[in-house]
Amino acid sequence: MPAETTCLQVAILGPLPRIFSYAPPAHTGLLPPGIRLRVPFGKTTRIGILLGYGDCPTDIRLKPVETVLDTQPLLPEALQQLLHFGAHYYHHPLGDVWSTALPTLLRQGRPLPEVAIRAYQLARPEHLPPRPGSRQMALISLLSAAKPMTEIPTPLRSVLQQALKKGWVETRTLPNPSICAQPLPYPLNNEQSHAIQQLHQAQGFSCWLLDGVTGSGKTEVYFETIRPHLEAGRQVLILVPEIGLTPQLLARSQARFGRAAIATLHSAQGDSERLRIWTQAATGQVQLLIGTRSTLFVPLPRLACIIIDEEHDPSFKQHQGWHYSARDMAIQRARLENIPVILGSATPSLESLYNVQQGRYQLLQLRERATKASLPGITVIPLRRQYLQGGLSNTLLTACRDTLAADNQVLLFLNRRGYAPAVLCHDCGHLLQCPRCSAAFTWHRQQERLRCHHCGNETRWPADCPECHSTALITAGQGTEQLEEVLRQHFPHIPVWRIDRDALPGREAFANVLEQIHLNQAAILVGTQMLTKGHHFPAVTLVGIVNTDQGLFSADFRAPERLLQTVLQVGGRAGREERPGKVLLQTHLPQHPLIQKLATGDYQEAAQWLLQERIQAGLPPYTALTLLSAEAHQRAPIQRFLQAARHCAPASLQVSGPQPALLERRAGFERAELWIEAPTRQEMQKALRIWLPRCQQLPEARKVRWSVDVDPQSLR
Ligand SMILES: Nc1ncnc2c1ncn2[C@@H]1O[C@H](COP(=O)(O)OP(=O)(O)OP(=O)(O)O)[C@@H](O)[C@H]1O
Ligand SMILES: [Zn+2]
Repeated sequence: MPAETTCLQVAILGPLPRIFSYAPPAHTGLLPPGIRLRVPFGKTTRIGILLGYGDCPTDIRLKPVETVLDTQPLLPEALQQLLHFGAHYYHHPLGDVWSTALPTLLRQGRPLPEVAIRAYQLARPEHLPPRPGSRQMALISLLSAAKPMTEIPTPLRSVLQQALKKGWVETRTLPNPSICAQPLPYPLNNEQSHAIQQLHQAQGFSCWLLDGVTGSGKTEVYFETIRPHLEAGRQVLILVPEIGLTPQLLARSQARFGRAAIATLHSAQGDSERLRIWTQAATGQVQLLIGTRSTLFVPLPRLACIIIDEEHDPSFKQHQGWHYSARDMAIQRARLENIPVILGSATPSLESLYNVQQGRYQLLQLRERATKASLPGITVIPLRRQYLQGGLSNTLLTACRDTLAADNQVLLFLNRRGYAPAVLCHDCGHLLQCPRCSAAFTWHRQQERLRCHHCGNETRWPADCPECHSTALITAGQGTEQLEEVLRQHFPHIPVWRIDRDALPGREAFANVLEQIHLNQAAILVGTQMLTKGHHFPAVTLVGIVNTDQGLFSADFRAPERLLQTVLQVGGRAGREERPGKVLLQTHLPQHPLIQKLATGDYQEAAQWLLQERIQAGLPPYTALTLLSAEAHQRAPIQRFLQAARHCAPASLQVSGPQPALLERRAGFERAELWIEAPTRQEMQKALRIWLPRCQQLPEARKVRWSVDVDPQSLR
């Protein structure tokens, strides 16, 4: 097609629902898809991604592209395809998908940084200065050593700059460092060897579920599986659900594979650092990349394998903007790159277990702890009529005392930050609620603030009850802050470490506390889910689940699955080395079937039971689910939009609602949703593709903010 009749198709970075056309800039040849362009947009300019060429509408004069920002596509073909798939599957604007996938600075139009490894060496002797000064002499003697040097001490940097200009020092680009593995510190056991053997045979795309009990040495299986890839100069990507886990895995990886060529990527890093690591990965300098969710979109030209650790974790699903599942997208990436992907967990998601049953994933099991330690026994403490202090029964307190007396550590799990989750009036029962949300205020005593955990709104403790003006305001229930206080009173000579986002806001603070814990002296760890994941605490022998019942009454159908996973994961921190561990579950409902399943500690059996329940209720993974959510300041426009949307839904979808969201009001917005079910994901996709454009056309759609969540992971 002659160039005059073609136009450029551009996805503007950001949540714009359509693709835009521009005239090609003058004097450029054929531009490759995947490069960034700066384009005029309204009164300003925006950055967009070139998707390809299209036919130019002859009646419209298209604006020309302002600047071409790249010569090469930012992402390789397979990753571009992955983003297209992600936009298509989750019904989200492609420009926003690209925007999520790119590092901030690239999104803002910055050029790719120079990351080649430079080394300095002396030029031939005849180029050296005839009468070098003292600092020049120092540089000459430093560089006279045989090897080119990459690091020049700061005092000599200015001389170096001069020398480079004058030409008596030259630069050289060094080849990328490569990985050299340390030998294994211990022999692998049979289950580990078997798993590794199978994984080494994997060729092309295949999906593996490594289902190994807590402490079974899954990390060692990952390492042995990827070792040959790394030694051959190929790349591996490991995704973890939370940034708290990256330093730990980084340290273990470095101990095994050395410091060169390993990097982590997570949201706590600055933009420049992130871009540098991104570029190093894209140029092959980083061979082992460990990161959270969006690390999935980093280009890795020699990618050999993807690992998703703690695959059951809901944090792999993004809850804002583009609602993608990094786990599911990782599987898609592996398919596009034709490589194996390993999902690891001690408590695999019901979806993954179902996919094993369907023959889509291959199962590898590790049933025993690698250290030969036995799994901790689980004992239920019925709370009815028991005297409680700060939510702790005498039985649990006594167990704590015994554990500490034996110089071991105790871990108490309570998934509630703050001092108390509610404040109410003792006279009239009025509950202090966030005015912007349908939720109670949490009392944070240290900061002396009532805080809403949903919108961040905060206020002081009021002088009296806003309803009846009584001054008898009291707290109800316990949070970690209160638990910490009660424990300090009970055990004044023992360190109590509170581990939650309030006590340890930064990554560094968390790392410092972890260091203290690893001194392995008698101590109590009190924490939220920050404590549950993947940590190895050798001295913890007692785990107490303070409020098990919290997870039994949620309206979210996944709550039982999450409870089961959380309890077994937290419990799995107990007795991981020589000293045997135990888990105590406090509950008011010892007869509840889920509590009984929990008490057996058998995840597989409990998970199969939950899967049966899902079949009977017609819920995922046996059906496909999508949520269409809408919010607005008033209820009426939401109702009108959702009713109208429901009205135009294809018959193949089963639509229920509108119903209020789990949190009916958040940050001043009323919220409601439609539940959309279809027998399979394929049928869901087919129907959504017909239906969502219709919803977009509805006049009611313009009066609300609405979004689609395909395969929702949690109701909120
Ligand atoms: N073959 C082995 N022999 C002895 N010790 C081992 C062996 N394999 C792993 N270990 C040790 O067992 C402990 C637990 O291993 P690892 O952390 O890999 O388990 P995991 O399965 O990832 O646990 P979790 O799911 O609970 O995080 C570690 O201290 C590890 O060094
Ligand atoms: Zn609020």
